[in-house]
Amino acid sequence: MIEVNRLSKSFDDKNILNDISAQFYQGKTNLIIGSSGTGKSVFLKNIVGLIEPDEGEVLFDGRKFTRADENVKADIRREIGMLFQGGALFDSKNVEQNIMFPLDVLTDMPKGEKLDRVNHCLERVGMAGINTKMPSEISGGMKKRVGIARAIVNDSKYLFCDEPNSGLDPQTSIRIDNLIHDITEELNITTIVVTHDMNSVMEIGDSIVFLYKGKKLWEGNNDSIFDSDCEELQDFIFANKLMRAVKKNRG
Ligand SMILES: Nc1ncnc2c1ncn2[C@@H]1O[C@H](COP(=O)(O)OP(=O)(O)OP(=O)(O)O)[C@@H](O)[C@H]1O
Repeated sequence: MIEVNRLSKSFDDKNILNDISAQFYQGKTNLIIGSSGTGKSVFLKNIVGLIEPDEGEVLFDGRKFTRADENVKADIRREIGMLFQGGALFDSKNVEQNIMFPLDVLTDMPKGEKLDRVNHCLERVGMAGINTKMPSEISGGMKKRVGIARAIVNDSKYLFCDEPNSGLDPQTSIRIDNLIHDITEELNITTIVVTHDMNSVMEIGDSIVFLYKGKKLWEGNNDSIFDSDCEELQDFIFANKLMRAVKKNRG
C-alpha cells in the first residue's frame, strides 16, 4: 500500500496541491482522476519522488520515502515501474534492449537470465517475438505494451501509469486498461493510474481519488461514483453526451 499524508506543493507562489491525503491499495488499480491542469501529474511526480513536496509525506508499505536517506530512497525506487505517456521508449534501442534497460542499470543479472525475463514479460503483454523490432516499426498500442513490459521487468512492486491511453483509439485504450488491471491483480502490485478518461474509470476504477484544483474532493470506486453528491465530480463525469445518456438510463 502507498500512503500519502497531508501533501502540499507550490511552484513559486502558486499552490498546486493542497493538503492531500490518500491511500492506494495493493492488488488494486488505483486511479487519480480530474480535469486538465488540476494537479494529477504533479501529484504523481510527488509520489514517485520526481518532485519533493513542500509539506507532507509518502510511505511505501510503511517505509517513509519523502525526505528519506538516499539509500532508502534508492531501494524503494528499484521497486517502482513507470509507464510514461506515449510509452517513452528509447528510439535507438530495439524492443528487447528497451525492456532489458532497467535490468542492465539496476541489477547484475547474467545476460541469459535477463533475456528470459524480457521474453517472459513480452509474452505477458501479448507481444512475444517482437524483440528485434524498433519503436518506429510498431503501433502506439504496441509501444504501450512494451512500456508495460519494461515497467514490470524488474519485479516491480509499484506500477505508475501517466495517461496510459493518450493517443490511442477507444478499443485499444480498453485493451491497455484491462492489461494494466489484470497484471496488477496477477502480480498483486500497487498500481496508480493518472487519467481523465471516463472509460478507464468505468472499466478499471477499483479505487478512485478525484482531484479538483489541487484538492482531493472525493474518493470511492466505479460503483459508488455515480451516487456521489460532489458537484464538481458530477460535472466531471457528465461532461460528455454519452455519460449523460448513461445517467438518464440509470434513472
Ligand atoms: N514544474 C512546474 N513548475 C511550475 N508549474 C508547474 C510545474 N509542473 C506543473 N505545473 C503547473 O501545475 C498545474 C497542474 O499541472 P498538472 O500537469 O499536474 O495537471 P494535470 O491535472 O496532470 O493536467 P493534464 O490532465 O492536462 O495532464 C498546472 O497549472 C501546471 O502549469
